[in-house]
Amino acid sequence: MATTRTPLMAGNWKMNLDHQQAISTVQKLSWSLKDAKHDYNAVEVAVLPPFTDLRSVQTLVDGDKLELVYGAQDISKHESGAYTGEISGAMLAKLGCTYVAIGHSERREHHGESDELINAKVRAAFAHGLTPILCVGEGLEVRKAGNQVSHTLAQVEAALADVPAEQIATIVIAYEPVWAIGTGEVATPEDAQEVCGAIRRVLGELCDQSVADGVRVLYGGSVKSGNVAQIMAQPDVDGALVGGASLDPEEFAKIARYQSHVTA
Ligand SMILES: O=C[C@H](O)COP(=O)(O)O
Repeated sequence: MATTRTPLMAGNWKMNLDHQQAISTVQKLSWSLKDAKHDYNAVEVAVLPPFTDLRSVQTLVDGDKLELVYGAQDISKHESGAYTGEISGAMLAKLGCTYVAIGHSERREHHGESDELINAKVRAAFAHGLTPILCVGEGLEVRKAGNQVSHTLAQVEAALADVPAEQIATIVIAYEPVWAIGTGEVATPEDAQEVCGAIRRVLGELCDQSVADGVRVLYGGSVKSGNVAQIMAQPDVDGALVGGASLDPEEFAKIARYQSHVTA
C-alpha cells in the first residue's frame, strides 16, 4: 500500500548543553539546513533539549520563525500539584513543544520506569496535545537470546494499553536497541527493519492496517551521517532518534539531509 510518512529526524540532547549552548546549537543547525536549502516538509527536524533549555529554544524558534520543531525528553504522568521535580504536560504545551520522548531506555534503566508508568505518560502527553515519541527496544541479553521482537512488541502493547486508535495514529515510535545506544555499535539495517516492521504489524493488530501504515517508526542507536542512509533505506524505518551526533549541529544537519548522501 502506498503510504506517505514524512521522515522525522529527532535529536535527543539528553543531559547536555545549557540554555546558552542550546541557542547557539539551534542557530547553527538552522543555518546549516538553510544553506543546504533543506525542505522541512520532506524531512521534519526536531530537537529534544533538557527542560531548562526549552524556553530559550521556544524564543529563538518563534523569533526567527524557524521551521524546526522541538520537544521534551520526559513528562510527568500527573496534571499538577505536589510532585517536586516533575514537569507537566500543560507546562510543555505552554512552551510550544510538539514532541515528548517517553520510555527512553535510560529512564527505564536508571529511573525504574515501568510499562505502567510509561502508559500513563503516553496518555498524559496526548491529553495535552503533545506527540509522544515512544521509545522501545531490547537489551543485549534479550538480543543474544533472539527475543528482540517479542520483547519490543510487549513494550509497545503495554505502553499503548487503552490508548484510542485515533491517538495511536499520530504517535511516533522509536526502536532503540539498548546495546546500540551510545556504543558506536549500530544495528544493521536488517536488524532495524526486522523490529520496525514487527512494530508496524502489531500496530495493525491493535488498530487497523491503515492506521499502522501511517505511523512513523524511527530507529535510534549510534546513528551518524555515515550510516543513516542505509538505515533509512529500510521500508519500515521512517527516521531516526539521534543522541550523541545531534549535539554537533553540522553533523545532525547532515543526518537530516540523508537523501543528499544517497544522490551524491
Ligand atoms: O535517544 C537517542 C538514543 O539513545 C541514541 O543515542 P546515540 O545516538 O548516542 O546512540
